[in-house]
Amino acid sequence: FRDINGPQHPPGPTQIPYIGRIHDLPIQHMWLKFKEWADKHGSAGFFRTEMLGANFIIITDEKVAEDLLVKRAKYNSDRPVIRSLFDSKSSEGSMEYLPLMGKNQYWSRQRRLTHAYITEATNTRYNGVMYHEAKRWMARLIENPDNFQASLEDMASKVMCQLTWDDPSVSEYCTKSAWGLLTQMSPAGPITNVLTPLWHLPWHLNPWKRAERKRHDEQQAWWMNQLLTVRERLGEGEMRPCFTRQFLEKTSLKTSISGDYEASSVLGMLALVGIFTVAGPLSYWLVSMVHHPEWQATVQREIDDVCGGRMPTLEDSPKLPVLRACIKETMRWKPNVPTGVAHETEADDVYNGYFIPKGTRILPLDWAFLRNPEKYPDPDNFRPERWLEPGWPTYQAPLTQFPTIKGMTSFGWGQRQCLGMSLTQDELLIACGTLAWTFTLKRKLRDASAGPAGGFLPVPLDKSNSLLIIKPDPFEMAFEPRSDARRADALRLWADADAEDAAEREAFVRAARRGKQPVVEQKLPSPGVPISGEFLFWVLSPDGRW
Ligand code: HEM
Repeated sequence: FRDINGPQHPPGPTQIPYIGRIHDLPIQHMWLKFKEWADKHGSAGFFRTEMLGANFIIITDEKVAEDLLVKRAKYNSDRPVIRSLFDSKSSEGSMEYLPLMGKNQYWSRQRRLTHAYITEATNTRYNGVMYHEAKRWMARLIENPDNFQASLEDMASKVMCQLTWDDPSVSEYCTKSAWGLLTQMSPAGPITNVLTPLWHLPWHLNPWKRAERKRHDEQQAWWMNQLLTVRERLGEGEMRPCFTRQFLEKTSLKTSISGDYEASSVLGMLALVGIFTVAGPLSYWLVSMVHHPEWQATVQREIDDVCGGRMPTLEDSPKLPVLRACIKETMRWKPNVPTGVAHETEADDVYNGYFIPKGTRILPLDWAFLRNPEKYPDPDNFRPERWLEPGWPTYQAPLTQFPTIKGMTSFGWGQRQCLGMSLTQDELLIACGTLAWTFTLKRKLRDASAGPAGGFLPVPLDKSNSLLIIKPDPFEMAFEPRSDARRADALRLWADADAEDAAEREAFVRAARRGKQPVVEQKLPSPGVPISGEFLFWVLSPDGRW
């Protein structure tokens, strides 16, 4: 007891040998308990706890995060093992999940590739994919408003599936696949992520490992199939621009990506990672607007003034500070990765006189950063004016540029900072702007025949799941088109976009068949041909898979 609670350790709740504090850390809404401990023990901007032998530093002050995760990024940018995934850190060469990888060669080359692709897609305005999907979403909301949670996620998924494989038709499967991985990697997922020794039970007594084997293999096979499909279509000249085409045509020979297995994984992961991350703030946008009709009206007025009746676009962004402020305030008020994503230290360290051993997990607690009353006065309330009016600590001019969500603490720190900030910013601006252009978001009548006298269904503020990336629990609300004309406009815009897209795809294929598109030479060896030691490892992996 004396040793593990001694003064050389950072402050924190009293630790019980080996168990640490696992007994009173709830799996559900864990960030609230961390915040409670922070208020008690975190005056230094961080505190320490233990769980089944694993050491944790929970950071609650941005300055400490800057010191530990940015200034000392050189040895604080590894990731902890996620017990319920096979080789989550890729230390044995699995090369599968970039955001979870340790700080190794696979991480560094995949991060470089992902960064280059997202930047290029941002510069080419995503080839209009986001506008296309926003229009589809509006039409779906008009036709089936009650299915809004599914269609919202599907919109985010379709954007990523188009960007990655030019194929929006696989979006539902992709979302399912993303959900499987998200659940598997979250502390609130399988019990083996918390009671880690259970993971080591023999195979026939271990339902968790068997289930994960199945999930993993299906996902990998699907990613591989996506890559092979693109290659086949590319060979026939029928493939429009997308990340996978870009890889097969331009990158494959120049990069150190080892071959099909790694390529299919880095591209598949890229598609997955952009679904729930974007869908989270978008769901909370609905909650914010329903609860703050005065801000919704201000956003709508701003869009009407700037766009004069048409849908907002990214070019309008400098003139839409209220829209940007409401998006940013939504992400502050309801952060969708409230615990932050853990880094792991690679060396012993001493910080402010406290010893931090190698292998410590550092959790930048976003919930605490975003509820710091000095930086964010009245932190528990939705106050977009904090970004718009001089006098608030977070106000920044010029309003043509600020507020911007880029650089928010929610996107993490240092060498592991999120690669999707621009994409998120653009997608949220288009989706939230288009929503405000099309609908007024409202509470739903409890009983349509009784009218307002019958009351309204609640839109809860604090009900969510507790996965690493959270989303609100299912609720009901109403999407009221702003006028009949606007409703008709939105449906027509989608019908036109859909017809144009179909015609474009057909013309592309016809041109290819007539030989107008160059048949692109295949630059990667065909699947199954070992191209490196790592690839060989996977062909012959002990599980006899890929
Ligand atoms: C609101 C939306 C998003 C939030 C809040 C978010 C948050 C995060 C966080 C907290 C991390 C870990 C940072 C760290 O370890 O310090 C991360 C990493 C990452 N994010 Fe995002 N993200 C979002 C959207 C996206 C999107 C849309 C993409 C791509 C399409 C993306 C791609 C990535 C990747 C590839 C990493 C791994 C970086 C690495 O480990 O080196 N993110 N994100």
